[in-house]
Amino acid sequence: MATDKFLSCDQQNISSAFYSPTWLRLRRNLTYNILHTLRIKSFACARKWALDALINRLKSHSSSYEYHHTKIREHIQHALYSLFAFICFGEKLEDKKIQDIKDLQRRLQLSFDEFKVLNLFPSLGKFVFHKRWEKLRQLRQDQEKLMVPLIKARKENRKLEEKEIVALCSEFFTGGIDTTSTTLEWIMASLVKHPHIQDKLFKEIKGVVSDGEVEIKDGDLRKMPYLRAVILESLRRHPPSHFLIPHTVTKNVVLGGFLVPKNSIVIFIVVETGRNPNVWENPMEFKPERFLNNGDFDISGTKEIKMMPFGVGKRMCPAYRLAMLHLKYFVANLVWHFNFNCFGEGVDLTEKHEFTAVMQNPLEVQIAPRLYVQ
Ligand code: HEM
Repeated sequence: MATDKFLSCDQQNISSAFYSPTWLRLRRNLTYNILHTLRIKSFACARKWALDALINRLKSHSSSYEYHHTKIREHIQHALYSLFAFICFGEKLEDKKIQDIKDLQRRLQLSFDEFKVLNLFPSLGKFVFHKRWEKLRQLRQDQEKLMVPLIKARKENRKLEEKEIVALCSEFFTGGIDTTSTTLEWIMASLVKHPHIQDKLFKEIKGVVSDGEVEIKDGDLRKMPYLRAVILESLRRHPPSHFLIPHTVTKNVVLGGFLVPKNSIVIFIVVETGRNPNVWENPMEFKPERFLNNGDFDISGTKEIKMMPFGVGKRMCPAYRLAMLHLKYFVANLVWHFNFNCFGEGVDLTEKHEFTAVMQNPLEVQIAPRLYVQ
């Protein structure tokens, strides 16, 4: 599919129920600006804080040299909520506050399907689907109650209205956490299912990092092509979003001989693109090596579109670089600190659709600390 077909599309998402098209355009620019600043600031200390919390939680499930088992989804999610709360509010929040934010965001995200209809006819939908509109409004009020005090504490440096900042924070929590934590769980599942790949990754890390190092930082991550290949292969094989946000065609487009009329809604199927046997050899096989012989694989789809876990074109995920950094950081540090093994009957790759496409049976692992780190 040619990229220009993407360029003639625009997105429709739940925020349209709240905001005018002008504000939505502004919000996109704001998100870009904030993400640009984030990349520059890098938030290394936020990442380290979240990683420490994750490692401590996992350590409590593994004593010195013995194996213990745990489901890792809960721990990964907690770490990512800690990281994003730090990014949004600029401080290390206590566990209870992080749990409150998580509970609220989960309630919101798991109700998204119910709210989609409001977006189809924004002004009429509020009356016709009054109860759903009230539920959505209540959730936003709960968000404001929880986040405004945190924002007030930081407000002196910012020029936006508090309610606008709540919307942006919500955008970050909603867009950034489930996608990243689900991807992390799938990556760890593949590393547990294929111990030789975990070993190869560990060897790569060991070749770059000195023994006894407690944290692998950005500079080192850039020297690990196999790590990047593992992450890309997981995003191809298990993209957390199976579909893009619905797009609207802004002009008549002929695609494969069919006319897609202006204003029709188009759903792009991400998962099929990455598993297309005409493009990928043995697509269901987990084989990071396919990304090693590929030069610097272009995930943004600028030159060609072979997969699109972050979307493609002008509406692609504005945070894909930040997301790749988070994924590399957590995977490398986890594998550096612990050996992850299969627990019970093996890794079940069945998918289930929640807000993202998660593992139907959460990954349960045996973990043991590696000897290289104290
Ligand atoms: C593995 C991690 C991630 C994946 C796979 C992912 C994937 C996506 C996809 C597929 C879209 C829709 C693109 C389209 O419809 O064309 C999207 C949009 C978006 N993502 Fe991400 N994302 C990830 C991480 C993040 C993070 C960390 C943030 C924020 C910090 C974020 C913020 C957003 C926002 C704000 C949008 C909506 C953009 C718009 O309205 O145009 N995402 N993402």
